[in-house]
Amino acid sequence: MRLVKIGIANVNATVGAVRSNTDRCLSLARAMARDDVTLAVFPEQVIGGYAAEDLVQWPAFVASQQRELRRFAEETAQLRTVFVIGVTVGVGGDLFNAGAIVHAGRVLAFSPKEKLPTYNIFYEARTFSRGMPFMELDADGVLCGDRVYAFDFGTIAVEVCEDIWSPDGPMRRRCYAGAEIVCNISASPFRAGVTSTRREMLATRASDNQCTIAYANLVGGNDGLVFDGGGFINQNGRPMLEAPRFREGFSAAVVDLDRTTRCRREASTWRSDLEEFRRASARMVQVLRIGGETADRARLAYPAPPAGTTPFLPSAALPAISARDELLDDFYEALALGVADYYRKIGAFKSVGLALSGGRDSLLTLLVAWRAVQLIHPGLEGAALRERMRSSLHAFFMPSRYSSDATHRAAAQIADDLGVSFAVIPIEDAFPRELEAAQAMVGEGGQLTELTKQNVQARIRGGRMWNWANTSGALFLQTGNMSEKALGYTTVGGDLEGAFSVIANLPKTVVIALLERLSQRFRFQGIQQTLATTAGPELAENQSGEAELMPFEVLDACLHLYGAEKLAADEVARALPSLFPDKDPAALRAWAEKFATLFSRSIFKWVQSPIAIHLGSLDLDRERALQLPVVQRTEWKGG
Ligand SMILES: Nc1ncnc2c1ncn2[C@@H]1O[C@H](COP(=O)(O)OP(=O)(O)OC[C@H]2O[C@@H]([n+]3cccc(C(=O)O)c3)[C@H](O)[C@@H]2O)[C@@H](O)[C@H]1O
Ligand SMILES: Nc1ncnc2c1ncn2[C@@H]1O[C@H](COP(=O)(O)OP(=O)(O)OP(=O)(O)O)[C@@H](O)[C@H]1O
Ligand SMILES: NC(=O)CC[C@H](N)C(=O)O
Repeated sequence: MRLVKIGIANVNATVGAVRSNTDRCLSLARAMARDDVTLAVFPEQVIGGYAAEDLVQWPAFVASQQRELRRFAEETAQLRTVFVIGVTVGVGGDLFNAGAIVHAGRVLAFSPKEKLPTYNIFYEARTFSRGMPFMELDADGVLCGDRVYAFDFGTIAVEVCEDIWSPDGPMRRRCYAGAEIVCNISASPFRAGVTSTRREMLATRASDNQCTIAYANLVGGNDGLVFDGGGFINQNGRPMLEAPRFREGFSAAVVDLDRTTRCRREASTWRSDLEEFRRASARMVQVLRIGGETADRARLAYPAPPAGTTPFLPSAALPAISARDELLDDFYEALALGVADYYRKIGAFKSVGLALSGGRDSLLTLLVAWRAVQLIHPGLEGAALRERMRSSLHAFFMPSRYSSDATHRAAAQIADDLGVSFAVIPIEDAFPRELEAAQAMVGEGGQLTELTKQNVQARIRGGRMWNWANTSGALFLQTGNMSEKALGYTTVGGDLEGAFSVIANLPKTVVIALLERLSQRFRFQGIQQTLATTAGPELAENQSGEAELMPFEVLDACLHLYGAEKLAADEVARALPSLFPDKDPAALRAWAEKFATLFSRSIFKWVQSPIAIHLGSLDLDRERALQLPVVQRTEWKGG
């Protein structure tokens, strides 16, 4: 039996906050050492923050990370735990995204990332160089390259995030060279379904390579990315630990490393693959032997099966929550953390505010902000929290002649349910004035269009919100959803305004499902009242979003098929009847055409929308996610 305690650290790092990021790591390092952790794994780029993007092109930023790494080593010199921690390393003309191995006050080596994600929201190949198999560089006297490291407790390999997302990453050759524990340091943003993908992928890698994998993820928001933290320890396919997500801290589990060795000996397929590798490969990764004593392992206890399970049977308990509710709760937590960290990390705001219409989008944005304020003030409860809420979160209802009593009542009710400040600021005085001014500009020969008359109202609201935020030092939240953004069903200079978009990557059907889930969780009357209203802009008489666009379920199906699956308009029209067998195929065809036309015409709006929280593999963020030209023709579309 060879017991080893592995710690997974989740750190909420901020890009550029090298000193405070390192301080956070140090406090967790000390806590893990006190807990007898043998090997502690921190996230990717935790010292400099992720994603630093072009900031790594500032030599001083890279140098400061190395300085902080040395400080980390010095301040942990008396601890016997081995630490693996993410940092940028510059060697000549190369910059590497690396894992540093630190023990007993020394930086022992850097292990550079080999697979640089450059897709979807990742742009690493733009700034970083790839680590190469068998590479050995000298980073100011420290090895930077491809090795495995033998300590007194066992042999480890270090890789960085995307390295594990390929079956052809560095893990295989390193395990063949003797690595028993593969430490994967990650900065993996939250998106729908990612937890089970990570869990299954890790189990596959750990069994394919007959190794123990320790995976630690970054936590917290930076710009629109929200890292959900958590992590896994998986021993040769057997789950040993799943760390809680959306919180900073550490989790640890004991593994018997002799079991990893024994499993290898038993796995004749793994051994015959190894034989083949030895025959075919000219080189094996070198083992670097590290002297010195690591943490005392005498007190470690043999790992028991998880509570409620036996070595032979899983738990008898039913899942506490359905997969759908779990995902909706994750969306809510990710959105709230995204808003809270944007607020905290920018550090310039005194409060948060939004234009609340009594409709679904601004209601959900308000509910997210309400949770974010709780995260920003974690110590407060009861009356103290309510008091803080009222001074921290401001909702403005700005009715025009088209606003209904139902939306007014719903807005007032939810503000009261949540205890946030609520002000009614009618726009009826400004509306005729602005119409008159616009008419004067158009001149006597022209007539303002009906759409312009609508948009005037939205623009009065947008301008007022900025004026309020400007004086109050407030974070002005934009409330638009993804489906309406996709089709440009939003007013430039109006409801598209805001400093930070909360739900801009959440389709409307998900907005509604999440509100239903939050209603079930919190039982606020205001949610039910809003859900009972017709979804629509109230910029003209009896407006309905679905009537003006198409049914939301069809809109979101088009968004998926066209935006995510990249089908052409005619292909979307061919696919839709499978999803909606009860709807008229001619109507579906017309909606598919309408969707495709409005989608490509709306990209000019996306580019001027605020930074938005990313939640899925399809995000309408032209800068970071779906990079589409604003100027484009659709002659390729098919018919
Ligand atoms: N490619 C392009 N590059 C640069 N500018 C471009 C452009 N295409 C149009 N434009 C210009 O953009 C302007 C039109 O855009 P914009 O002023 O926003 O107005 P527009 O898109 O015409 O109308 C906004 C729509 O959003 C709806 N809305 C508004 C507010 C809230 C909600 C809701 O969901 O509750 C819905 C509203 O009912 C209306 O249907 C025009 O000046 C046009 O010339
Ligand atoms: N009467 C109003 N008072 C304050 N803000 C408003 C008002 N009407 C619209 N807005 C702002 O404009 C945004 C756009 O309106 P929109 O109709 O798209 O969203 P919603 O009303 O929140 O949701 P839904 O579309 O489900 O009714 C709102 O989210 C809100 O921020
Ligand atoms: N930082 C990274 O390498 C992230 C990429 C990876 N596929 C993930 O999301 O987990």
